[in-house]
Amino acid sequence: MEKIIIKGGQTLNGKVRVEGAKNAVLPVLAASLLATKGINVIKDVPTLADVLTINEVLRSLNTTITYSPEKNEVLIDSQDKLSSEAQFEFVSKMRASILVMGPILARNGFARVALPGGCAIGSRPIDQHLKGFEAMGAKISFGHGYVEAEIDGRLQGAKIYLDVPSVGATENIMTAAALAEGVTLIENAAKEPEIVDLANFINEMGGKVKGAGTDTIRIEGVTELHGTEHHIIPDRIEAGTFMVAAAITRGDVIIENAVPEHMTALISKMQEMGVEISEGEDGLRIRATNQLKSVDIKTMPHPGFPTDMQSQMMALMMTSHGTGIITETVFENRFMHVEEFRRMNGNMKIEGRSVIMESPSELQGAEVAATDLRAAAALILAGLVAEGITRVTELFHLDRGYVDFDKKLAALGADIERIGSEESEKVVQFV
Ligand SMILES: CC(=O)N[C@H]1[C@@H](OP(=O)(O)OP(=O)(O)OC[C@H]2O[C@@H](n3ccc(=O)[nH]c3=O)[C@H](O)[C@@H]2O)O[C@H](CO)[C@@H](O)[C@@H]1O
Ligand SMILES: C=C(OP(=O)(O)O)C(=O)O
Repeated sequence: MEKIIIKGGQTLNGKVRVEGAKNAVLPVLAASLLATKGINVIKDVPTLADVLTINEVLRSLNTTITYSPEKNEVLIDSQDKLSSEAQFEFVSKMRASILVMGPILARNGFARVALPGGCAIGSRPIDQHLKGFEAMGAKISFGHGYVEAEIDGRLQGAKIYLDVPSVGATENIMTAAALAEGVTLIENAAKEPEIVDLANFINEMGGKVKGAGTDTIRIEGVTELHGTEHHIIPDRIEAGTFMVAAAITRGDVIIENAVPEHMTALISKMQEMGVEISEGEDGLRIRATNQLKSVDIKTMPHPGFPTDMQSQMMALMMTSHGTGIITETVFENRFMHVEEFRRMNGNMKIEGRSVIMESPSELQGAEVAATDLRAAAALILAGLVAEGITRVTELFHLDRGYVDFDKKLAALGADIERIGSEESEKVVQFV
């Protein structure tokens, strides 16, 4: 079984560069389907398992994809007639595959996509995506594990109020509306930086999107979109994960390519704990020398505290002092990592949607399994400071969202290695 093995106790120092954002590149690659003239060139694409998956989805829809991982670039030619079906094989691997539904529906007048179903962090329905398509005139039906949307002629602009500011629903409706007839207003829209990146991309293709980053987005439909060149924004969650890596080891790390304006909630929470954060010419510098203080955190849609940083901050809070409460309001089941932290002697208990932590915990290395993508990173972070050896398995979660996470940590001074299923553990040598 593949695993990452960490020997705790090293302080991290040096510089690390963050990649393009997973949560920006997936919607942008899906939206590239909207172009019927010319080719899209997407730059700063991270080499992630999820990127390979979305490329396969796009290929299955009759596009030509040229992926150059060494150049961090994907070329998409979507000028031929698209096929209308996104299969279960892809949607089950990666929920973001649902984001092809808006573009396919807008172009073909019909889209058939496998139902994503629940996953480890919650049930994750798509009712708000479908409500948007319906408001634009599409007829929705379900059968054999698939959802279908169909419209006679063009989608019609509409006013859509989202019951929750869903990132995916905002993105799917935005792309569908880009080729609709008339104006679409999305109210209570998600405001994440990745929404702004997608809106910029649609506009670069010739679209007319205004207000992205606020809670009302206005999309004036156009009849045709064309290929363009687009750079993906830096990954604020990868940046945040390295911020925690620096702080948890009481290190001194500069994070290059981070955008502080995308991380205000995280920066202020870490500062409240006592982490020193400063902006310099070469990046965001994170230092933690003093004792850290426990705080209360509540996850919220952007600009609130991101749910995708919840488990990493839980790892950090195991090393701070005092009582802290972490409340998860975005996903109903995103505490699967708590049991794994407990294996490492983490002192915490779940009460409803909150985890109450009495810190510091005397962390001990243990065998643990990643339960989702961010939990994978968080367990590795805890391993950096645990006494002894931590072995983390189920690494396919990690590979969905982090490029060379172990290598980047090793370059900062961590005692960490990844071993493949066929390799024998070099533990004796390693210890
Ligand atoms: C690829 C990508 O960008 N993934 C991110 C995206 O996921 P994703 O787009 O799936 O997350 P959403 O913002 O849609 O989900 C937020 C909440 O809304 C609920 N909901 C969502 C849609 C819907 O139709 N009905 C509904 O009730 C969900 O169950 C969840 O409780 O935003 C999440 C919230 O910041 C992040 O954790 C994910 O990393
Ligand atoms: C939950 C996440 O991603 P996804 O929506 O792709 O599952 C994440 O990035 O932490």
